[in-house]
Amino acid sequence: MSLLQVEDLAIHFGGVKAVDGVSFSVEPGEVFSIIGPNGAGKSTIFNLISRFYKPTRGTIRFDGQDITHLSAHQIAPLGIARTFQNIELFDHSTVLDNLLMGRHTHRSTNWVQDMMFLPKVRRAERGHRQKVEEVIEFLELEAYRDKLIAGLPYGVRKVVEIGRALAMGPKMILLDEPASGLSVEESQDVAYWVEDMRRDMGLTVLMVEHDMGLVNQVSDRVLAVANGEPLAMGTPAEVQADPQVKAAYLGTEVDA
Ligand SMILES: Nc1ncnc2c1ncn2[C@@H]1O[C@H](COP(=O)(O)OP(=O)(O)OP(=O)(O)O)[C@@H](O)[C@H]1O
Repeated sequence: MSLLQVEDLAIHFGGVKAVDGVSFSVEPGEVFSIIGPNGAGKSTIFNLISRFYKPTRGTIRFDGQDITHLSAHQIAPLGIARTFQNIELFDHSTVLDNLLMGRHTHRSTNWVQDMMFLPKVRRAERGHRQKVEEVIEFLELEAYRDKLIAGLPYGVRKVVEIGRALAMGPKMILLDEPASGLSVEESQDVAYWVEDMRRDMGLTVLMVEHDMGLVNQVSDRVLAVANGEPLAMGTPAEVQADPQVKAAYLGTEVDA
């Protein structure tokens, strides 16, 4: 069974059809990328899946459950985590604290138990720390653990943002342009991490990305969209060979 099933998804902002008639499924353990020119509707598809936007039409099913009408805070505990195109971290907190905040979806204690620091709270806290330390090791963030986000280079902040999503322990991670603004070397690191997320963590990855080198390297399948509508779906090579995709990218580099 597919982990994510999106059917006939649409959202219209006044007269703008930001997304219209988009359907696709993502299989467990798959790396699935959405590509398209600027303003094609890619981030809007992410905002619909992560429930920041309400669709005008269509359904979204995750892990066998209809999530179309759930709120954003209800879907994180189901196992969907995301990153944002414009990094959304707490600038005046440390890397460690930002990653621990990613664990909040797993809180099973209440504030009275927290105040009394009961054994259940201590156990939960230890579990959260352990998960966060695993993420720090996985993303090689040891040197930055106690540093404030505000003082970190852009590339490191992007990695911390991925870390915050991973700390949630999701089944599926949504990466919104993980390579934007990164150097070639840093983008290559992202490619390795995406491959490791799938292999070592068993994660399913849904990615929006302009960097076709990264898309080609890590994606099993690609969906190309333009003007909110689906153009083609298939392997990276199939999609790039599609005449409609070529036309939509006229003047834009598709071949990496
Ligand atoms: N909240 C909103 N209100 C009105 N229009 C919106 C809103 N969000 C997105 N749009 C419009 O929907 C269209 C798709 O935007 P979207 O940001 O999803 O494109 P994108 O493919 O992610 O582009 P980029 O690659 O530049 O990030 C654009 O025309 C945009 O102006």
